[in-house]
Amino acid sequence: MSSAAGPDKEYGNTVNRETFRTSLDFLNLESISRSLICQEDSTIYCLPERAQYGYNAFIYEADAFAEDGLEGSLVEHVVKESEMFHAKLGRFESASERPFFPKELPDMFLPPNQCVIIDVNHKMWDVYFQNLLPNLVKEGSDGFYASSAVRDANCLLAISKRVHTGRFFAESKFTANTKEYTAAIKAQDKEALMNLLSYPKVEENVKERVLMKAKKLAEEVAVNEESQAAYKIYPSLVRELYARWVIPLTKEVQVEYLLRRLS
Ligand SMILES: O=C(O)C(=O)C[C@]1(C(=O)O)C=C[C@@H](O)C=C1
Repeated sequence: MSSAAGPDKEYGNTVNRETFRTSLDFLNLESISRSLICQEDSTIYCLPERAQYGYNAFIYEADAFAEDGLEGSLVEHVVKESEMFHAKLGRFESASERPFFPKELPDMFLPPNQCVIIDVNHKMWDVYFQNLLPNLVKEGSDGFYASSAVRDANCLLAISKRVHTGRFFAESKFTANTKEYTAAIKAQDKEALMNLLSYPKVEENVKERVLMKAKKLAEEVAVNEESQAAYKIYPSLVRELYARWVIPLTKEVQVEYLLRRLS
């Protein structure tokens, strides 16, 4: 199952001169964690919304609308257009809000060029379309193209925001333990940074919490036998999504940010 060309790649891991600071940087780990728990709900709820519809391969075909002068797939179009609108509202001024298609946005809507921006959206795009979606939806088409494409865009946005919040965790951890982090950053020691910023017990709690939330949601939506079958795998899928992709990518954002923290 392919997802057409995918997001712009050149934007990832931009290194710039100064550190981009926002009020969130000065929040402590506890308040950033609370924000993460709120975001969990959007991540968990957007998935069954997409699962209502079939795979609908048509919405991922790169040249499906070429005759109408539209480049890329329907899904890409939905993401690009919504990013254009969100950019006008200033969404991408936050370091945890990364566009998938920055090249489509006028420069004036991108953050000033003096910040450390970490961006793993191109990886997230592949994870979503290659690993998650095929396990989430039924094969085949049901004709709900626009609905499916909009739900895809919602899922991408929710997961991307969660992962890029890692940048704020990293800043907070650095501030709380500047000496040790500075030594690892100066040595550009990725492994040491990864060890410093990882809390295995917290990760276990996150995985158990999302599993519980997803189980509860699955019970609530599975009203008949057919939907019970459809939602059976959903809780473990959510747990796996967090264990294999969401938490590791959140940590990758932290390491990449810290490596550039003193530049
Ligand atoms: O809670 C933190 O400290 C985070 O950085 C978030 C997070 C996560 O992605 O859930 C990532 C790394 C830690 O090992 C624990 C949890």
